[in-house]
Amino acid sequence: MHIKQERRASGYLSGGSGPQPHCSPGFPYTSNYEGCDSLWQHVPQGLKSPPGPRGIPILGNVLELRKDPHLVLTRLSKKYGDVMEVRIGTRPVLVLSGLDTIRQALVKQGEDFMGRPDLYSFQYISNGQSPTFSPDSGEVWKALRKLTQNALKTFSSTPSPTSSSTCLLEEHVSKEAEYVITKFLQLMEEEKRFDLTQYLHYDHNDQELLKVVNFNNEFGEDINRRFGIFVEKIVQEHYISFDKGHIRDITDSLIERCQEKSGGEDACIPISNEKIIAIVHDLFGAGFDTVTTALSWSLMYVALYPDIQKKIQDELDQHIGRERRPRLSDRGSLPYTEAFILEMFRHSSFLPFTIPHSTTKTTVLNGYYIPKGTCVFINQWQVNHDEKLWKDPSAFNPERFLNAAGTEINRTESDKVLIFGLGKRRCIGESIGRWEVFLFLTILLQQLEFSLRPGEEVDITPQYGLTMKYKKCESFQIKKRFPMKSSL
Ligand code: HEM
Repeated sequence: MHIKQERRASGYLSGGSGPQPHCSPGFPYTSNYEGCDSLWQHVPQGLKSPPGPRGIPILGNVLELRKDPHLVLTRLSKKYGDVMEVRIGTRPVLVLSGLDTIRQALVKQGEDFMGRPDLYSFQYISNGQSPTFSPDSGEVWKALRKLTQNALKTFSSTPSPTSSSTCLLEEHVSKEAEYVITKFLQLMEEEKRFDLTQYLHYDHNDQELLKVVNFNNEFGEDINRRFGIFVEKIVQEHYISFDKGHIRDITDSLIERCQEKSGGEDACIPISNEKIIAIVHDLFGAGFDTVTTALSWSLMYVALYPDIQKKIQDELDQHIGRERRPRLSDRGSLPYTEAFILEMFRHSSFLPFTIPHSTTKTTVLNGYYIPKGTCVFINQWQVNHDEKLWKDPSAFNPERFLNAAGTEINRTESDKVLIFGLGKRRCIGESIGRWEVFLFLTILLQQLEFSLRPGEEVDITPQYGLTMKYKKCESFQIKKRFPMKSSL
């Protein structure tokens, strides 16, 4: 097997990502580019404008950022520093690197940096109603975020009424993982090899969803319209069949929260049907592709590194055995598996940037003057590959997260991995996302051994998309680890 890896463009910055952000009329400032535009802006005495590469008129730095923007911006940050400015078209964009600087901005000065820019492509998402992408970061947005967080909490803590699973989340993921195992085995029987990413999606019976998923690398008007129609239908169906005593999923738990007219802390916000649709749209969009991508990277890494796969399986055999399925409650006793998942997040950095932020007021960061309304990119990839933070960052090495005895996660190290963002806009599905990846992966690895067909070249170059994926790979093979009972 040969591994090939080149770096490719992804995300909001690359040329092909649908409509480009445009410069909103009356954008409040034009920036100081090593002196070239300094006449446009008054920077208070004692402060500086962020440095950055000189762009060409109209296009700014777009040409150099078309390919591998996360790598180009990482390289530029070595020259210009953690706070730098580039131009995408005529729009100045602040690019933040370095964990300390990013923590300073998103956590310590969190209120200043929690806005979302008014980007052209964002207006198509949920007709501009999306709490994630709309420029509003005021009281209504805060209330919606809280409401959504509570609904997610309900989903991951409500006991499952119909099965032995500890909660709805465990029930959903376990069912899904069992389906995937059966599908993988069937494909292996028929084809002797397969492309696993196609089968990692949720609810396989839903053809409409699958149609959407197949288009999901696009970020244009059409995909958002179609996705919107799909989500609207799901929400309507949930309203019709809603039963307060039988919460089935996140959509039900959102409806429940909104119907709580008295007492509850979210009770005073009037929530329209349209808003619920927008929230569900956000959750689907943000939660679906991310977890699937995390799983496909995990399975690629275990197939590429059989020794690492074996260590995870030894740990599973030792702590869980083969008589029962892994459960969420096992997570604390599987440190090597946990270290592997952290290393998968760090090494792949499949979300190289967070969703773009913007400043809610004029502020100062590391001595640089940042006007209100500045668009901000957070380079998560740079943090996860920073030589100042990591020994040999390009090596895939789960052990870097373990203590010397290999029995515990070193929290100082794990806290350095940046994949869910930080501060006021930090991913609200982080816990659910981590739990889902853990449970899905352990259920799969308990029963199956993954490998790649010998002699075939595997290209793990991240491909363009909102999340970075490797190229289609049809070389996956699996083997049952032991004869399985019909139900574990
Ligand atoms: C491995 C899985 C996941 C990863 C790596 C991930 C990562 C991220 C990142 C980087 C952001 C942007 C943070 C920022 O702008 O600073 C984000 C936002 C968000 N994520 Fe996730 N996410 C994951 C799973 C999920 C899941 C499962 C859900 C829902 C159930 C979810 C819901 C959201 C929402 C609603 C936002 C927008 C938050 C806001 O704007 O206030 N995510 N996520």
